[in-house]
Amino acid sequence: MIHHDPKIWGEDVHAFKPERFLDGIAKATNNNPTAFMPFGMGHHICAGSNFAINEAKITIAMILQRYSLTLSPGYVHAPHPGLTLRPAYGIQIILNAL
Ligand code: HEM
Repeated sequence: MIHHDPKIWGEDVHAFKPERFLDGIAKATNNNPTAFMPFGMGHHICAGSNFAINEAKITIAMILQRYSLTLSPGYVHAPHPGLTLRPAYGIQIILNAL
């Protein structure tokens, strides 16, 4: 149920809407600190969370400096819940050099 509760995220809970976080995590979760924990919580919270977030930011920035991205027409939207939510058939992206 974590990250999938419509009472927290709204009826469009399963839609990919990164703009939910535009005004920060506290606002997106109605100030509910246990509603969003992609790196776990407590004593065993992910030891690599800061590294992972920085790595993701640097990687995304480097890609966006060089390419524009469009979703391939062949993409099939099929979120698959596991430990993390994953696209069942991958995400086919077309990269156009800027
Ligand atoms: C987006 C990337 C990542 C996500 C979403 C993620 C998520 C998680 C989650 C959910 C846990 C379990 C926390 C718990 O049991 O409450 C965990 C544990 C852990 N993660 Fe990550 N992780 C990521 C990247 C990394 C990286 C890059 C490293 C190391 C460089 C790392 C090292 C660890 C370690 C060592 C633990 C075990 C912590 C413990 O049991 O004390 N993780 N991670």
